[in-house]
Amino acid sequence: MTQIVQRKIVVDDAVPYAKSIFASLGEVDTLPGRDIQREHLLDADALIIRSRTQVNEALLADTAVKFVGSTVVGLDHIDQNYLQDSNIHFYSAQGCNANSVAEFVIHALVLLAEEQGFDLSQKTLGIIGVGHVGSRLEKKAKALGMHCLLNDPPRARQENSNAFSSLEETLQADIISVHTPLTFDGRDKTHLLIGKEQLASLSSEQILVNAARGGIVNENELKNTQLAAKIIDCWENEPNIDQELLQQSFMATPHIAGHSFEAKLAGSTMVYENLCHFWNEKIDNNWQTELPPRPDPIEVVNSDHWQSGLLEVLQKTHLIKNDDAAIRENSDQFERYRRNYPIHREWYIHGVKKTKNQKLNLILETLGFDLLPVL
Ligand SMILES: NC(=O)c1ccc[n+]([C@@H]2O[C@H](COP(=O)([O-])OP(=O)(O)OC[C@H]3O[C@@H](n4cnc5c(N)ncnc54)[C@H](O)[C@@H]3O)[C@@H](O)[C@H]2O)c1
Ligand SMILES: O=C(O)[C@H](O)[C@H](O)COP(=O)(O)O
Repeated sequence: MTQIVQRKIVVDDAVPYAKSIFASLGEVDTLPGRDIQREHLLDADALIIRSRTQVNEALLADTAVKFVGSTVVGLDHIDQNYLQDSNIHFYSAQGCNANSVAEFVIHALVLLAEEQGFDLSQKTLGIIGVGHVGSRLEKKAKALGMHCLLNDPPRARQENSNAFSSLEETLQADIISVHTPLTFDGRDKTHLLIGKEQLASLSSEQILVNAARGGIVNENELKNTQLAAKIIDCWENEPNIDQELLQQSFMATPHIAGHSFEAKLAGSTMVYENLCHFWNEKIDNNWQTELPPRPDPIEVVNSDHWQSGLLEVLQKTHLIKNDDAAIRENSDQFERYRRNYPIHREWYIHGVKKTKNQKLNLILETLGFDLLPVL
């Protein structure tokens, strides 16, 4: 008689629907990502993580793990050389949260523009790192009428394209948004890419956004740089973030730019499907019946100006200020808040009733909202 051996999968408990999604493949153990230790993995066949588990020899040596799946994008916590040398299959859900981050940046900028009284369509946006996130951000910024400067030396070389600007040129944009990975070596290393010299070249009229990783921008230098606004979602030494920078920032959020419901779900399902493929198992989507329904349609009260009308819509999808308030008074809440992050849905999930402002309607449609006829 053949004995059926139940496979064991250890999953970060911040992966939504972990038990429902992975149950068809074996026994699912969930643990906080930061607490996953080698002893939990001795008899585990697969490990599914987000960004809080350091994946390296110390974690995996002499365990049964043959598959590591990351439901997020950043790779700076993964020793990929070790995985390859140890013949452990690695998959990460590249692109899963790109739209979420692009929406976060646009939302923060629309809020800033309304509060500081400027028109985003009159501003240039410099995007450093034009991959999944950066290219989605470019598309959305163009929908608002912004002119974009793009900096991505690896792409510029590969594509032999003149669509890209140098870092120096890009740093002259009114608003600069960083979307590179955090890397420590190689020709394109990004650790401290925006350092003393680069920050010194900025004027007090400019705005800087970092929703990529702490350590790409030199925080010590940034604290001493006068800017029109700093929008920081990713920090050095998370969760023990710099209090002075936190207080200086127009928007200070606990690394949640990629935390939309759709992004988390996409990360989980992409890894699940890769694991099914790895184990040669059938994909089972029954768990999807548990998903929450579509939110009620949004009605715009004041659509006189496209930018204030847009902010009204964005605030009806999600109150980004709550993400800032969650840590502004007490940054000890950093990890707790992001682990219990309220559900917010991406723009394409929301219906918006057509407004009287044709320009606003066009922008909403280009940003991905489902424009509904007014009956
Ligand atoms: N705040 C969040 O919640 C959140 C969510 C998703 C991703 N991220 C971070 O954002 C990063 C980018 O995400 P992505 O999905 O767009 O990744 P991606 O790999 O698709 O794009 C990164 C781009 O940066 C470019 N690049 C690399 N080195 C560069 C350099 N020195 N200068 C300029 N460009 C450079 C690459 O060529 C690539 O096009 C991730 O690595 C991750 O660390 C943060
Ligand atoms: O790298 C990424 O994909 C993001 O930074 C992601 O949002 C981080 O995920 P978490 O810290 O929630 O595990």
